[in-house]
Amino acid sequence: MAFVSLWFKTVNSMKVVKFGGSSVANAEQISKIIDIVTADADRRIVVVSAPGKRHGDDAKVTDLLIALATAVLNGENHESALKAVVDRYAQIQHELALPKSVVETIEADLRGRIGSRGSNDLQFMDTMKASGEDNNAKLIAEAFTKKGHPAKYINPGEAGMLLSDEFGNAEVLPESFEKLAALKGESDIVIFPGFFGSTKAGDVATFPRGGSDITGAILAAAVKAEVYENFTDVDSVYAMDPRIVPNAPAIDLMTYREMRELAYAGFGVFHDEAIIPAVKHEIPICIKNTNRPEAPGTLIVPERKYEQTEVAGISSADGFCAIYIDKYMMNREVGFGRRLLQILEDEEISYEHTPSGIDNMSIILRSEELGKKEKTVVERITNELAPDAVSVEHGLALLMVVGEGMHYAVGQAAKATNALAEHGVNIEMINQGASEISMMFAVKEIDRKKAVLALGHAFFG
Ligand SMILES: Nc1ncnc2c1ncn2[C@@H]1O[C@H](COP(=O)(O)OP(=O)(O)O)[C@@H](O)[C@H]1O
Ligand SMILES: N[C@@H](CC(=O)OP(=O)(O)O)C(=O)O
Repeated sequence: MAFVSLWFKTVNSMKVVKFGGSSVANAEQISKIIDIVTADADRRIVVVSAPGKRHGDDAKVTDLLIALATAVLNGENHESALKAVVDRYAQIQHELALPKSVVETIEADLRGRIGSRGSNDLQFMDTMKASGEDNNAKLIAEAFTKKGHPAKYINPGEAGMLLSDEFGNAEVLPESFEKLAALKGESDIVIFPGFFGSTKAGDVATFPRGGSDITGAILAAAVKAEVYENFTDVDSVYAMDPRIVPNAPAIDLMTYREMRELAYAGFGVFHDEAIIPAVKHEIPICIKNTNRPEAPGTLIVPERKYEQTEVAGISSADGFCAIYIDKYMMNREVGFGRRLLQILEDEEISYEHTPSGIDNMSIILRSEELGKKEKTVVERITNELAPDAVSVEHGLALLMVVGEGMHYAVGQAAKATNALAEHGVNIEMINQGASEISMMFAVKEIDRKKAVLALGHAFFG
């Protein structure tokens, strides 16, 4: 524990706390977050998501807003889609006994956003999506104040959360951090909506989906918080997705890079891009459960002690494809790889991995990245690189075995491949070595869960 407390050396005693959609999905959950925040005087800055799912087959408000915006963009009658959003807030308002005007204001806000739609559809979509967090933050600030805990809603754009104008996929601009540091001076509890900010031109822009985690990390870095507490609906980060492996071991302590690799390839519990602001300012991150705040959670820190060959977690994600290119004597053709990747750059396609051999090279990418450009890419590879064969395989899943101890990996790959073979999983591709701390396997999507269970059994027993 001495090592853990090292990372809690107090810069200033301020904690940034983020509550995900499941933690603010209804009045009961919002009451819990008020108790959690007010139980610790250091919890001064509170980032909230839009109301999430109340049960398994419920809809997230963000998805209801996307449906609403889509109806508007398609010129369809959007009244029932608008009602579905307003009703979610109305139920919360009613159960928290807040004034009815709260809901009227939200409905007026939504109609105002629809009415002021401009010519850029992506920007309109972001304005609508952002309203989920924005209206919830206003409602939650009222709920805190009503319970006797003065709280102040802060508008991200006005506070200096400046983002790039990549709508739906924005990134924070560096000057934001200095501006947002002023939040330290607020005397009331700050309620800050997650997921969006403002472009330099003053337009609303959102981070990628799940981006409220990113907002929290940026604020924690800006105010140099003692810790960034991220409250969700599980006690900790588990070594494998608990929906696949219900008895997966909990991870008490992990490093930033372990979390980033695992989050990037399937650990939906924390956004991979939320690690970066924390890394730069060495802010420890603690993942905790709103429904069991007394549980210690998972602490994510710059470094940790680890055993050789120790694996922290195994993540997996569907939705990948591979482009295979064969060309005899490829190894002697100077510039082949550059020309291949240039084709992807020209077509604005980002890729994940490029395992290669003497006479072949493959590119692994998300199927949605390739999308409708597949035909063009294959034609260009055929015409410009004159390969012996080029083919695309869809329906792949990636598995990542991640751990700081992986660079003592002698035997680790064999352990993994044996486990997969024993469970009848065919490995489509292996990539080991590019990252010191991970091993990647591509398998068919239908084998993904079986593969996670097989690897989990091999590495965790
Ligand atoms: N390795 C993992 N450890 C814990 N939870 C995980 C993991 N992988 C996926 N999850 C899922 O992430 C969920 C929490 O993330 P999310 O739904 O985004 O929550 P929030 O509503 O708090 O934003 C959990 O309920 C769990 O099903
Ligand atoms: N509400 C947004 C942003 C977000 O971070 O949500 P959550 O905390 O529920 O993952 C989304 O659904 O993408």
